[in-house]
Amino acid sequence: MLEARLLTKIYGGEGGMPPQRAVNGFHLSIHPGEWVGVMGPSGSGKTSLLRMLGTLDLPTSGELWFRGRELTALSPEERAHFRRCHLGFIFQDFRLLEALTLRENTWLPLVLAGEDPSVMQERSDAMAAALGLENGWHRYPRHASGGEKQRAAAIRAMIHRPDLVLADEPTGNLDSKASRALLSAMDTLRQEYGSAILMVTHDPVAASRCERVLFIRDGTLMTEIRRGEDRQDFLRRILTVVSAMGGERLDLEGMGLS
Ligand SMILES: Nc1ncnc2c1ncn2[C@@H]1O[C@H](COP(=O)(O)OP(=O)(O)OP(=O)(O)O)[C@@H](O)[C@H]1O
Repeated sequence: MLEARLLTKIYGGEGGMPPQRAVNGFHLSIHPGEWVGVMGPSGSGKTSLLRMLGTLDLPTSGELWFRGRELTALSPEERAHFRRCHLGFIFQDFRLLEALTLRENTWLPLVLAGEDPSVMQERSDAMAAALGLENGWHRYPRHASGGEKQRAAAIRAMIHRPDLVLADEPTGNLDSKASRALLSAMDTLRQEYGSAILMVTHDPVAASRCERVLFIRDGTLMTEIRRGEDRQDFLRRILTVVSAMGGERLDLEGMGLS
């Protein structure tokens, strides 16, 4: 469905600043309904990769294709239209509009698609109930907790049933119960509507929900591991790669693993 070919992002290089090669010749194919995790130490290029896959940033070189269409050849307006129709984003910093309540914020993709208001309300209320968001639902972002805002941002990313959800640390502001609820909601969307998910995460437990996890370092794919039948075994293998790559402090006790 989405294919990245030799995707490279180099920042800077002007005014005597040394160029920073954040992503280096990345190849990746994402299939419909697939759940892919991306892990790697801080500064390894995860967000840069996600932003290019989401057409928010153009690569310095390389190509991005979606169902036979070259996204890297589109105009900024065409890319924006593509994003609205096919993608959903969950950012670390929520990006909610302050003038709207959490509930109203989640309607935006459907407003842009010209959807009927009753569909918006029905869908968003059902998703809020699934994520335990009834309490904060009518608050404005400035009066909501980080976890409430994160859940609203996730509903907004998924409400239009996009082909691909790009999520940057979607569970970063949530406790373990809310994390599980959000990951389950993402899984439901994936299974019911065939949406694929690409999720950047530092959390090995969240990563173990994925079908495969890519490990990146210095902008390069180091290794990829796939989930088999046994999720605990997958989690153990993720932990082994994370500790072998270094750069992460693992709170094994907090994960209930020691
Ligand atoms: N807009 C930018 N301008 C210049 N350098 C940048 C920019 N964005 C990222 N970088 C640099 O590119 C490298 C990769 O950054 P990126 O944010 O993609 O990594 P990351 O793996 O997502 O990190 P983290 O886990 O800390 O969010 C880093 O060295 C970072 O400083």
